[in-house]
Amino acid sequence: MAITITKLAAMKAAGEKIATLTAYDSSFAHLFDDAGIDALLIGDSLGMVVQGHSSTLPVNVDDIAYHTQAVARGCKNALILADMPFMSMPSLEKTLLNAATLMRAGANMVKIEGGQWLCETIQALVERAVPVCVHMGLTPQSVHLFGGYKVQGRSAQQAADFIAQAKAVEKAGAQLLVVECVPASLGKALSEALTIPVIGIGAGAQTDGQILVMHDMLGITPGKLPKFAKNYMAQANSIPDAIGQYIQEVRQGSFPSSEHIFNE
Ligand SMILES: Nc1nc(=O)c2c([nH]1)NC[C@@H]1CN(c3ccc(C(=O)N[C@@H](CCC(=O)O)C(=O)O)cc3)CN21
Ligand SMILES: CC(C)C(=O)C(=O)O
Ligand SMILES: [Mg+2]
Repeated sequence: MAITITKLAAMKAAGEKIATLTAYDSSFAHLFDDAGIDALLIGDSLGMVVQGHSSTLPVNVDDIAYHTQAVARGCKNALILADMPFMSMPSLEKTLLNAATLMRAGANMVKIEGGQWLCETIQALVERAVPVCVHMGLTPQSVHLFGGYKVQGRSAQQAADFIAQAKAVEKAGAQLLVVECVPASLGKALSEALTIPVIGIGAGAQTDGQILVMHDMLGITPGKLPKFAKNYMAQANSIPDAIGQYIQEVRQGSFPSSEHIFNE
């Protein structure tokens, strides 16, 4: 049965972990979907793992729309999320038109990087029937502002600030939160503070679900993997086997284990 945002909220309420991955093409989307993945994200990480850039900044809306169409064709059940890429929200009007492009390409929800400042945007999107996921913590489009891909929310003050901002975006109408590269304690606190599901990547084991970049999970990312990623091909003898193990470990709560977690 097709997975909806209502189903993800019910999974959180029932204490069932949500297993998600990125996907960029139809063949992998089909494999992930068959394995029972809950949601697939057409991430702007495609700029790095598909296009070969060293950041996500070169990705544009048409790139995400193209890959969203491909993923949607391969996918029967998973909820499809599409990233709004760098500078796709320069004004409210352009934000709405860009979100419409991604929804028409097959997305069920758009993901936007930021915090409290997004509240007006979230409200405008939701009023026009575009479901919104907010991405907080290490937001890769801000890599030049942060001075690198660094763990965020390490101080008590930053952690409290993230929680306040997350509550504000939930109140504005966001229905899902992705939190990236924060101490495990903050991932847990965010999941407890919010009613909407919180999907973590490098945010510890106590979020409502997990996401990984598919290339990291399959061990085909060039160079060093981020600390939070796990290569499931190291213990599998086929790609479907690796996908199945990832989903099973997320559902059981055994991924991420301590070596894939940041502490304060
Ligand atoms: N292959 C891939 N995987 C990802 O998870 C990913 C992308 N690409 N591209 C877009 C962003 C960039 N991301 C990244 C990239 C590097 C680190 C990283 O190296 N982090 C350090 C933490 C350093 C610290 O302790 O502050 C690490 O050791 O993992 C984290 C997130 C996450 N996203
Ligand atoms: C890493 C995930 C959350 C993402 O935003 C992406 O793949 O672009
Ligand atoms: Mg992204």
